[in-house]
Amino acid sequence: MLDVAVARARILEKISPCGPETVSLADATGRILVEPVVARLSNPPVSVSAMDGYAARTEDAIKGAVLTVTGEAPAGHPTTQHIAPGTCIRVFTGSQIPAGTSTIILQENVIREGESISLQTSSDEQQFIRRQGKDFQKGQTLLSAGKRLTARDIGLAAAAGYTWLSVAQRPRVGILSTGDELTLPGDPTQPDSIVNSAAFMVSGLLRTVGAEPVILPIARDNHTALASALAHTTRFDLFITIGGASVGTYDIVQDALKAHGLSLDFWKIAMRPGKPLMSGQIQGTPIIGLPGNPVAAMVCSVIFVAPAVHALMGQPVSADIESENAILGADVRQNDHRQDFLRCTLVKKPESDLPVAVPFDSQDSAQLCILSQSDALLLRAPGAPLAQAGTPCRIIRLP
Ligand SMILES: Nc1nc2c(c(=O)[nH]1)N[C@H]1C(S)=C(S)[C@@H](COP(=O)(O)OP(=O)(O)OC[C@H]3O[C@@H](n4cnc5c(N)ncnc54)[C@H](O)[C@@H]3O)O[C@H]1N2
Ligand code: MOO
Repeated sequence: MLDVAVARARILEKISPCGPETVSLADATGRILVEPVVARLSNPPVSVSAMDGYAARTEDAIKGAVLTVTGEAPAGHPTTQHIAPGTCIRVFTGSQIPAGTSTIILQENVIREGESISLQTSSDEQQFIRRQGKDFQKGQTLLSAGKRLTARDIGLAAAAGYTWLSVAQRPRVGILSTGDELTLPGDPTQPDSIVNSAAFMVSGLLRTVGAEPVILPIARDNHTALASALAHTTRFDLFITIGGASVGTYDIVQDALKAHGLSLDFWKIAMRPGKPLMSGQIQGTPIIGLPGNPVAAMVCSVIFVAPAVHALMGQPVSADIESENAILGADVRQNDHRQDFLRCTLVKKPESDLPVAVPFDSQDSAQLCILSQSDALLLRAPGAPLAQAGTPCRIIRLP
């Protein structure tokens, strides 16, 4: 059985990025930027007033002074007038400041009578002036390639003069569930029916990491059904099967994939849950065969499928699993030869910065309730000795 990091490396090394596409700003949130955003405009484009008030010369803006209002410059309607000594120009938040302005007098700090204002306080040099380019300058790199775009980034790109952005294509991922006992959520059930929870869970994870999942019709446990389902594999950037990966008489997915041209890279990993995971390619399309137990399918998706999607979007991914420090919240026994991913909750204790990871007593890979309640996977390396509560451990937070 293969080591987890070796298996990850072997999956990742076979993946080529899908390439870029151009999307409108409105569709770009959550996407991976492929080309940097370099400001095409400065922000603000010109120096503007930050308040409603009067543009003036600082030397005139003295408490007790009376200034003549010589004009008005609303936002979007700049004036060509200069500020002459003893005068001011009415401005508003966002107004381009008139030539000669060195301070903005706040509206609340004056008494206006007709075309003159008397100042109740003095104003400081440059007060309430937003200088041209204070936020960013034309030509400045604002967002780097590889960044996952937030709504805030979209606002920044819009202000910088962009309408379209070059982003990584969303990998299209086909999900084929197999099994005579499976039904779709909402379909009529037999007494022994199992609802296809795994496909929807894996699909949800795929969406979270930026892929476009396609849930295919369930394939029954026979070669004819599987053969017709597998006809679609190469339409996808990644093809996932769920179930039929183990050694039972009806676990025929691998045979069906081979009959369809699968070049098998590996089958079986030294991990729990997830042992029967399989990986290969059909005509260049990467195939990952997930175990049917839904918790195993999800854990394998977090460990192998999500990184594969990142790689398809051109993001750097390490073969080693990214984990973080935590404190063990219960004694755990010595591990055997398989890497364990124990479902656990994380508890915050006031005396420590690190979360305390408390594994569930039951680690059955069919228990969706426990999976749903879990915050993280507690890592136990192959052969790890007995570990006591209070000692350091490593965890992976669940998405
Ligand atoms: N003799 C052995 N038996 C098993 C072994 C083994 O090494 N020797 N491995 C066990 C492990 S580990 C796992 S995991 C499972 C995986 O088996 P398969 O991938 O062949 O999955 P199935 O047999 O098709 O199903 C297992 C289980 O999961 C349910 N299932 C399947 N698909 C779904 C789905 N889409 N949504 C929800 N539930 C699903 C299915 O009804 C079964 O109950 O094999 C062990 N056995
Ligand atoms: O992958 Mo299995 O879930 O180890 O039982």
